[in-house]
Amino acid sequence: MVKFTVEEEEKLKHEKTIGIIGLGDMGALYAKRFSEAGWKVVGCDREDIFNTTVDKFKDEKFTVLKNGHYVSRISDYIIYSVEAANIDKIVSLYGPSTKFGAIVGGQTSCKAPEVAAFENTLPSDIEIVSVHSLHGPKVSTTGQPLVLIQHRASDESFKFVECLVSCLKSKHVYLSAKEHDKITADTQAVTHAAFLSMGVAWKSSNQYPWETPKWVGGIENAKINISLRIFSNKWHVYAGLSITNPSAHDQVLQYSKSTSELFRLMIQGKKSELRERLLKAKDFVFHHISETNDLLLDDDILQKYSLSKVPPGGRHPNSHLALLAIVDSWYNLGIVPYDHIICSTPLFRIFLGVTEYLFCTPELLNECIEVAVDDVSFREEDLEFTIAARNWASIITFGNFELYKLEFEKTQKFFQPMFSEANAIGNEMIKTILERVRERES
Ligand SMILES: NC(=O)C1=CN([C@@H]2O[C@H](COP(=O)(O)OP(=O)(O)OC[C@H]3O[C@@H](n4cnc5c(N)ncnc54)[C@H](OP(=O)(O)O)[C@@H]3O)[C@@H](O)[C@H]2O)C=CC1
Ligand SMILES: O=C(O)C(=O)Cc1ccc(O)cc1
Repeated sequence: MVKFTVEEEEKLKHEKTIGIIGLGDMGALYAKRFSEAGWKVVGCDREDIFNTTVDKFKDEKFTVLKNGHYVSRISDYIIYSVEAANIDKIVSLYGPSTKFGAIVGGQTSCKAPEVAAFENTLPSDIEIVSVHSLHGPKVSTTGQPLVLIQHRASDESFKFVECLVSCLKSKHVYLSAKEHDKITADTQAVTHAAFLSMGVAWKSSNQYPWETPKWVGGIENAKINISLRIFSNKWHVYAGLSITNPSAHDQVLQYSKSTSELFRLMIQGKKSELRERLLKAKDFVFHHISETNDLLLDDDILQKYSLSKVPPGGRHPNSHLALLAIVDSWYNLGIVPYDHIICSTPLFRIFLGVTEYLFCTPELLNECIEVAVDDVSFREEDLEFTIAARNWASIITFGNFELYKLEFEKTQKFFQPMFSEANAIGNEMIKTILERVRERES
């Protein structure tokens, strides 16, 4: 699509108003970046905290209005950046106040309910262009995937939205709502299910992994830092994107099934069956990667990102059930995760990177299979992991937001004291990994 000229863009900045409904982490990020780039931006959060919100953003270049009606009636492009579970309710509330001929979109992580809310509520003169930044609010937007969905809009309107979001310097990915939800079920929902289950397993066996000499080395650092990163965030983001996405249900269920089946083979001592099953899955997922290939990640790169206060001892071989199960479930679902890299989040790339490292380093995979069957030192954690994975799958497929919140917050509380340190180290780790991805791509 031909872009606007500099003069045309300046004219748009002069004429158009951008509205953001929901000034939480992502809404505030967008409002700041758009207004800093010279766009006229208005936004709102919940009406009952209007004064606090005005105060919070008093030094910013955008204007805080009282509620979504005030935002909707004057904005040419409105982004709903609210909790996924409430999208329908909030769009029904403010949708009828949308300015005639405006464009509306949302930032929620699952597009089926968002688009349905727009279609059910907005008059037909309103166009729909949705967005989804595939990263958290604390990650630099530059180079990260930004999904753009031209759901019900002219090319000219889509070009305007694309021109607006170009100030984020993200990598634009063009998808339909359906394609988006299918891919993100894998790159987000299942990735989160794995790390959520690790956190619950550590809590259930009452241990902080950085205090235990069993979890030493780069792969273990990645597991710990990412699990804590997820638990340091808001539960509704993870609950919303998995519960509201039907494709995520099948995938999270398969992840739990793969976990249970592999664990059963381990405790039954069925080593050759386990090996055969894993090698079949490996051939399907990693067939294009030769052992001499430059792998995305390796243990040495991640070695230094440890939360441990004592100098690390030697690496302790691990059964890596969480990593074995993801490859097994990709195989069973017929998913090649590399096809999803266009829609990948930093966490997914790390998950894929450490899994690729495990499966494509033959001595490591072999050691892992040997340990899984012959060494019982990880049995307790593997049992807790299996139970946790099944529990998350039940909660998600039953669509139980309250239970999700309860489980999430119990574990969140357990890890709370370590969050600031884990986030600082996790940020450094993610920066290193993203630099490596960029190097590899170039
Ligand atoms: N965090 C992330 O990493 C990412 C999140 N997303 C998605 O973006 C959306 C927003 O997420 P995030 O910013 O993290 O979440 P936040 O909870 O930080 O932001 C949502 C905001 O919307 C406010 N809100 C609730 N009801 C209304 C209302 N009626 N009118 C105006 N504002 C309202 C909330 O207020 P209150 O809290 O008081 O209810 C809150 O401040 C979610 O759907 C999430 O899935 C997408 C990409 C990344
Ligand atoms: O990278 C991740 O998976 C995160 O945890 C951050 C995140 C959360 C929700 C999104 O819709 C996109 C990114």
